[in-house]
Amino acid sequence: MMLCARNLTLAGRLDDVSLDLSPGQVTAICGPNGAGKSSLVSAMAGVLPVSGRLSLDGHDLPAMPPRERARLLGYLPQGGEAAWDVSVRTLVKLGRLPWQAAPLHRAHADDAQDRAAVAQAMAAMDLEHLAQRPLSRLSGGERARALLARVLAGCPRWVLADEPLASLDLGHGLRLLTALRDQAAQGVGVCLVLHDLGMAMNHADRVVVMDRGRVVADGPPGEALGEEVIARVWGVTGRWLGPEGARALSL
Ligand SMILES: Nc1ncnc2c1ncn2[C@@H]1O[C@H](COP(=O)(O)OP(=O)(O)OP(=O)(O)O)[C@@H](O)[C@H]1O
Repeated sequence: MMLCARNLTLAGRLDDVSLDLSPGQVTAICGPNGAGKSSLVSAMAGVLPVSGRLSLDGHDLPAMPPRERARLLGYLPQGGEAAWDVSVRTLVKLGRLPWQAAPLHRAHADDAQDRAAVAQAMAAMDLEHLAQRPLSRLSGGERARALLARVLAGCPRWVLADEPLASLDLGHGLRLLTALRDQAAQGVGVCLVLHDLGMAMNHADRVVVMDRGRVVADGPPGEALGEEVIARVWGVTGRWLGPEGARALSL
């Protein structure tokens, strides 16, 4: 299920961005502050109206019924907030809404598939011990994990996440990337905004570098995050040290 963006444009934010994203891969979107990363991901999620075309497997995304789109695309916005102070388990269950039958058929709503998806998402994000905890009594990183678990519980074909690592500690950050890599291995398309260039270098299959609303580099991490790209786009002189898969940027 290819996710294709054509000529996405929004004044001051996106400048004619075209991108074909393949499922079964982790694509990282990197770039300095204000480069247009969030704008691009929220446009692809159908949340930010822009000009241009967006399609999923050749089907026009904006024309798709909202429930169908919600089943296919899971989106985690930057610094996401939950609207209500519910428990972690209730929040994660909300991720199943696009799959639940109309109210008349509620008897089928909480079926085995829903329960399995919720349990799997909670385990992937290490949330079982917090299942009954209200969101208002979680740390920032715990809340971020719960919000991502809600997205995963929906079993979308595409996961679009804007800075999912922002408030996670090292262990939970790696766990999240591992969970998303597992999803990609099962054929899910994963597209993440990442500020940590080391994480993008070591864990993404493809990196798209944005600057001033445009795509300025795109390819395997070793190429798209080459030292001269980092110097040009971030204005920082750095050297990649260490073996492939465990590289660190020395500044
Ligand atoms: N709601 C908005 N209205 C108008 N302009 C906006 C809005 N949000 C962001 N912008 C502008 O659009 C450009 C791209 O912003 P965007 O949030 O997409 O960048 P980003 O790469 O995600 O940045 P960051 O790393 O800081 O999160 C920036 O110049 C920003 O000032």
